[in-house]
This record gives sequence, structure tokens and C-alpha cells, in this order.
Amino acid sequence: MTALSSSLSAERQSLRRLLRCKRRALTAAQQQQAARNLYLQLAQHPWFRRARHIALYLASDGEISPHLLLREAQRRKKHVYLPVVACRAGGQMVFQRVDVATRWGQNCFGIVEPIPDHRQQRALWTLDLVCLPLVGFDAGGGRLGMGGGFYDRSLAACSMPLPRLLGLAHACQQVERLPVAPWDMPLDAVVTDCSWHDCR
Ligand SMILES: Nc1nc2c(c(=O)[nH]1)N(C=O)[C@@H](CNc1ccc(C(=O)N[C@@H](CCC(=O)O)C(=O)O)cc1)CN2
Ligand SMILES: Nc1ncnc2c1ncn2[C@@H]1O[C@H](COP(=O)(O)OP(=O)(O)OP(=O)(O)O)[C@@H](O)[C@H]1O
Repeated sequence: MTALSSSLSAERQSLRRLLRCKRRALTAAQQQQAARNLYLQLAQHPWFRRARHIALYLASDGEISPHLLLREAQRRKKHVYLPVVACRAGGQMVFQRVDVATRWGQNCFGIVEPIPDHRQQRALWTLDLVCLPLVGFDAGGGRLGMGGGFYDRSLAACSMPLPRLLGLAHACQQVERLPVAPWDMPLDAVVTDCSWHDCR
């Protein structure tokens, strides 16, 4: 690691710590309101309305929760996918469809996810809309995640064109400018409980 990349990753790590504390400090009532506002911003948006295959996530660690969107997508007979990780260094992440028949487990980070089943998995590049959980973001589409590099590596391995990338976050997770890592894939937009940010 060069001096530059080690100072960049130290800076990203300290921001990550700060922003995770911020979102974990939100009360249950604030989280519920944020999830409702997120739903209101996205449910009628053309990106959501037109998408047939959508990747979401199950909120943990104070993340803004897309559970109302998940339910709405299933109600509209869309196919919903959740990330499933291989828990080892440099491990991959796949996207697996969930429905009433899904069997659930927990990954090594304590996040509930579907038990792997190849028949229900779909290549990332064939999804219409990928909603990514953010730890931090900036107005230019810069993204800070949990630091495992799972989304980064999956996107790097993804065939072109990339699916539409939409970051989901609480408004309090916005920073002026994120230190960008060379492998970062810019988001197309970020939606929070308060506003929509087009990044392209
Ligand atoms: N809701 C949700 N699901 C997701 C993600 C996410 O960010 N949010 N992921 C997005 O990538 C993947 C999981 N990635 C993760 C990466 C790091 C840690 C984490 O908590 N790290 C701990 C230390 C981990 C350890 O025990 O070794 C930490 O940083 O404190 C959690 C999830 C797949 N599923
Ligand atoms: N395309 C890639 N190829 C190989 N390693 C990668 C790639 N992208 C990221 N990584 C590794 O993943 C680690 C975490 O990256 P980063 O700090 O960007 O996390 P992050 O933005 O929080 O990511 P994510 O949300 O994707 O987990 C980095 O140390 C890097 O070595």
C-alpha cells in the first residue's frame, strides 16, 4: 500500500466510524419516519415503477430501511433480490431472489439473509435497479459502505452496462466531499428521507 492509499483508507475508516455512530443514534421513531419518507420518495418514481428486478437489503446498524419498498415491490409482482455474502477475505456477494418460500439464515456479520440457493440467484448486471445501503455519500455520487468491499468487488466484476445504482441513506449521512477510492463506482443517484440527489 502506498502512503497515499493508506492515508485515504485511514480517512475513509474514521469517517465510516463517525457516520455509523450518527445513524445508530437515531431513535426508533426517527427510523420509522425515515423509512416512510424513503418509501414516499421512491414508490412512484419511474426507476422503481419500471424496474422488474430490484436489489434491496435488510437494514442493520442504523441503516435507512427499505422494508416498505420491499413489500410494495412484491405486491406489484416485481422480483426482489437481497445480497448474500461469502464470509471470507475478498469474498463475493451474490443477489438472491426472495419470496414467501425463502429460507433465512444469518451471515457472519449478524445480518439476516437468504440461505444460498443457486436457482434463485441472478447476475448483478441483469438487474434493473440496485439499491445500495450507504454509510456516507456526497453530492457527486461518492459512496462509503461498510468497508468490506462487497459492492465494489461485485460491481467491478459486473458486465457492462451496469445496472442503475441508487444509494439509500439518511440525510445526516451526507458529507461535503468523500475521499474517493480508485475502485469506487459512482452512484447514479442517492435518495434520503429528505431529498433526491441526481449524481450524473
Ligand atoms: N443491510 C446490509 N446488508 C449487507 C451489506 C450492508 O452494508 N448492509 N453489505 C455491504 O457490503 C454486505 C455485508 N457487508 C458488511 C461488511 C462489514 C460489516 C461489519 O459490520 N463489519 C464490522 C466488523 C466485522 C467483523 O466482525 O469482522 C465492523 O466494521 O465493525 C458488516 C457487513 C451484504 N449485506
Ligand atoms: N475492485 C476491487 N478489487 C479488489 N479489491 C477491492 C475492489 N474494490 C474494493 N476492494 C477492496 O475492498 C476494501 C474496502 O473498500 P472500500 O473502503 O471502498 O469500502 P466501501 O466503500 O465501504 O465498500 P463496500 O460498500 O463495497 O463494502 C478495500 O480495502 C479494497 O482493497
